[in-house]
Amino acid sequence: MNSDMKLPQKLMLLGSGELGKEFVIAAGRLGNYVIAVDRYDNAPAMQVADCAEVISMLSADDLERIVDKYQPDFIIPEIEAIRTEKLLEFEARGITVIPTAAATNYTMNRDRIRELAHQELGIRTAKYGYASTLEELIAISDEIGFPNVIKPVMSSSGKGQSVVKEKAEVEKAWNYAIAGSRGDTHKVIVEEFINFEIEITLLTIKQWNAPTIFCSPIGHRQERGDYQESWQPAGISEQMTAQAQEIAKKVTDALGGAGIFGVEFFITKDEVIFSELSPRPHDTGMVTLISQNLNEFELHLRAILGLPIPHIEQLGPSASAVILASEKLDAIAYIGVAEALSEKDVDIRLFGKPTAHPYRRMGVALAKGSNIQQAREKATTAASKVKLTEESKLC
Ligand SMILES: Nc1ncnc2c1ncn2[C@@H]1O[C@H](COP(=O)(O)OP(=O)(O)OP(=O)(O)O)[C@@H](O)[C@H]1O
Ligand SMILES: NCC(=O)N[C@@H]1O[C@H](COP(=O)([O-])[O-])[C@@H](O)[C@H]1O
Ligand SMILES: [Mg+2]
Repeated sequence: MNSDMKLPQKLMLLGSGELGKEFVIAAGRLGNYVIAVDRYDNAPAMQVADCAEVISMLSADDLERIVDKYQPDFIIPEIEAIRTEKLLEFEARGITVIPTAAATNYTMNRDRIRELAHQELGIRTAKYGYASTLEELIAISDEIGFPNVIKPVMSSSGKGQSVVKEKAEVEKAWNYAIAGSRGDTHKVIVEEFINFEIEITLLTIKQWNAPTIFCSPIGHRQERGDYQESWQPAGISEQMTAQAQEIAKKVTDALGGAGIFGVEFFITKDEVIFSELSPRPHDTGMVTLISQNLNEFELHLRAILGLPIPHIEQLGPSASAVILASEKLDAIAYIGVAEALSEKDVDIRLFGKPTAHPYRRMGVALAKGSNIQQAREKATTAASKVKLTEESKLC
């Protein structure tokens, strides 16, 4: 990759949620041209991009049509559910796919990246197995033992995921996994339940012409398999951090390319256990919108464009807490924002998703504090002040 690339570049973003929106803002600040793509109109990133396209990203024909129309320099996936075979084709035609087309193919489903990490690279993961029918799931659950965690191989943000305490619950978990599975696969993964002390995301920045660098680990708390709060620094030992960095480097080297990766680990009393990774900014990494001199979106952009990252500064104890919808709404207004912002060192992002349904992530509160506990309390309190209400459509 040319280390003095001319700007602007034409970037096609596949997936236009909250993570894409902040990425588009970072890209736009350096004058780049962004085409935001998603399955529905007026998605968050579309609101700040130069152009928008609504397509099925699982359709090879739809992808072909828009790539042909815009001829982007870069294709930047923002979600997993993409017809990744098509990305291999685009890459072969000279378009740069981030981090690489093969990497998006590896990480689209949980099974391929798990095989790469565990079988090929010998990295410690939770014990696991797969099933494609209820009978197979019952058998493999018995083998892994209880409690275990059952997830569709293709899903994210905890969709279709359950913790199963005993055999009698397996059928319910199977039905839930199939209902929550994205795309056209009906395969599920069963994992040993890891009783971790803390789980972390290690944001890992892989560069074209410079060494891999890391952000300070981010601690997080999840419910229903979905992120609720995150904080940085995570407060884990230097030795555990070094172990996580070594594993993250190994996996991201095997995937290749450039960009930021959110590498997830379970930290037990004496082990660092690899869980999964996103070859793109991570939801728990939204804390970097307040906690670092360069946030994860700016880092992703710089890594993609081969721009230098001379220094990543952690700005002190910081936290994020999500603002979730509690009901179905077709047009949304927010109340309580003024109260949320009345506290020092608190900020709010509202993503502008056009509709809401229970547990949909609609915004995030960000805070700095004199210690992690205070930062978490400030972020959680601010998030709780913001409420959704039905609004007549603005336009
Ligand atoms: N084997 C496990 N043992 C204990 N907890 C687990 C296990 N697998 C998942 N979890 C819990 O569920 C959360 C979500 O799991 P995972 O990251 O695999 O799902 P996901 O749907 O890919 O989420 P995301 O897209 O938000 O990263 C984890 O962060 C963790 O809190
Ligand atoms: N854990 C992955 C993650 O956080 N992805 C983020 O959520 C959006 C989808 O939101 P939606 O389901 O509310 O449309 C994605 O587009 C991405 O920004
Ligand atoms: Mg995860």
